[in-house]
Amino acid sequence: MNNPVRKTIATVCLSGMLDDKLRASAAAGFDGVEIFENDLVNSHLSPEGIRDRCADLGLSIDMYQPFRDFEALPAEQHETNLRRAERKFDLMERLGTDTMLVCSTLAPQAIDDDDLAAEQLHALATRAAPRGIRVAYEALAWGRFVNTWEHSWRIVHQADHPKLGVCLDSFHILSKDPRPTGIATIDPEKLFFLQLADAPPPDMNLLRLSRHHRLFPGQGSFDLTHFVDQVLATGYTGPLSLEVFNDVFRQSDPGPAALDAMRSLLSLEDGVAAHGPRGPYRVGITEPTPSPELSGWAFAELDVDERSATEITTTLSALGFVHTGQHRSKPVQLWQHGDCNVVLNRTSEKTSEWGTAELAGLAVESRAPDSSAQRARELLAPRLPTQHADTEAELHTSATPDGKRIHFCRTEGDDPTSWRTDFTATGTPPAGAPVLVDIDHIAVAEPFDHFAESMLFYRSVFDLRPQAETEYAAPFGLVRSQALGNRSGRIRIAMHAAVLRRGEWAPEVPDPEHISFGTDDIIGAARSMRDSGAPILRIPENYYDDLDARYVLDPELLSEMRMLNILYDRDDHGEFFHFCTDLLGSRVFFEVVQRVGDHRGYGAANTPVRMAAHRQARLHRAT
Ligand SMILES: O=C(O)c1ccc(O)c(O)c1
Ligand SMILES: [Mg+2]
Repeated sequence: MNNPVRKTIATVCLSGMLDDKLRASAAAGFDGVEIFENDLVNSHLSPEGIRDRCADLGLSIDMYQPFRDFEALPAEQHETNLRRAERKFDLMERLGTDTMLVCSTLAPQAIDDDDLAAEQLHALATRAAPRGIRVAYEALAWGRFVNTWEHSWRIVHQADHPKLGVCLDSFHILSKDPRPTGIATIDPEKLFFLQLADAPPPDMNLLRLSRHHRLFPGQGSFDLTHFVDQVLATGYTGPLSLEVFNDVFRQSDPGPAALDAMRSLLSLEDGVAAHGPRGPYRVGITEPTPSPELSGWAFAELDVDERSATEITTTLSALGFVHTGQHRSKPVQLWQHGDCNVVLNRTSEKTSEWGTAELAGLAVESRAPDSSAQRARELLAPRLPTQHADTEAELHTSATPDGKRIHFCRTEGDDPTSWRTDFTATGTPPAGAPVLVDIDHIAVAEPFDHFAESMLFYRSVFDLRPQAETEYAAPFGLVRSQALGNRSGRIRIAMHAAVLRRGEWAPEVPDPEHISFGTDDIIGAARSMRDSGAPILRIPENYYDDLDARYVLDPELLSEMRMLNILYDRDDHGEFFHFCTDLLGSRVFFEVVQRVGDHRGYGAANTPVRMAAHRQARLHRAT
């Protein structure tokens, strides 16, 4: 069995003082760190102190970085550079680290001369060698002359010194070429270090993208699975090291940020194991428990207070739901319509102006709930203690990064471990075909700072694939939306968050979240629900005039949609019809949707009008 691949993180990824970063890295389970120069310079700990601190925490120091503007400079500048390097080698000896990162030059005096670059790097490696230090040369995507990994490789090859190799950084490589070839043929003896970062699509200036918007693997647009497979296929045995410069992470509590980082590496290894290996690798990669097939939503759980409970149960009744169960030991109700299950939980003590109503739990059907829960734990989902009486089902419950409960269930008629057995029957669903079929999707709002983290969490724990990402201009700022779904399409999550941190002008209420129920007859559903008194959200006339301009719709259908407040979207795969309830309590609403054909969207194009309508309804009610 090969040794497991080491996982390391650059201190620049995390917020705080050096000690905060080291503690967070160790607590998240990293094996080592890259020490970023500024973190050391700013620290009151001596290099020996840092070395001891890392040793106490069980962290190795895998690299010191970055050493800049070294190669291809005029002779007198080269002498000064060698002196500067010697001082850094002294420091590295005190730190106890053996690898120095040199990034390709940006110096204005530098000369476009590969022979000179190779010669000077050879001189540097010659000085490093007696101290047992290696030099890893990295091509920055915006390097003055050397800005591709192939170019850095040619120079290293030409310099031909055993203590000189390359550092590959996925950002610099994949931001220029999404599927680089040739990496798998690199001599692993010369591949000294591997830095990993993801990023949004590289359609802006690369320096700016790199310094502000890098992401942890799995949070952006790069195919890091393929990339890491290529690198490991060379026989590389060094660490997988995260180097992520990100404005949000730099301000975030380093504890959770380091866990997010570790989850990204575990999930990346999972992907490599599942899609590769084209190996053979010379290191072992972690393989989390595979995700059992998730066959749908078991239920959605809302935390409610007395006030919102009344509003929500009235609405559920009008949507054709029946209160079918009462929990045996807790103030928890089950409401059902077709295969849609909504659980209302009155145990929370939160209060708010409009009455508390929060999407607090997502319950998924798993073929093997204990394997799903095991996978969630391996991917560092915090486990929530569940309080249940001895006779009640033990739910396999984890938590999302923002504290929602996740339950893995296996609901089968007479399964004694089913969550349903915890409810005593209080009613039966009406006979006949239900209007609502199942939960189509659940839409979660993420705080701006946690979008990437939550997206990776859902993606990895539920083994979902990212779908469309869109941005739209809503009344109180731009909103980004990202949908995720599993292979069968039975589990769909639509996430949304502000594109920028919200200003003070925006309403205080956080963005609402919703549960979306699927129907095969949107018109019939809207009509019967309206007639039962459901609080259907009123959509402005202007919207329908605009729809009429954008699409050639059957006039009769359009007029029904107008009358019933049904929203509409369309793509190459089919159509999407939906209507919403008013906001219920502080921040949730229900939605009913019909997909026609193979439409895969979520009505994102209509979100601004929906948000404005919700705002309007609130203003109207407040007066
Ligand atoms: O942006 C930079 O300066 C920088 C420094 C060191 C790196 O390893 C890197 O990828 C970028
Ligand atoms: Mg780098």
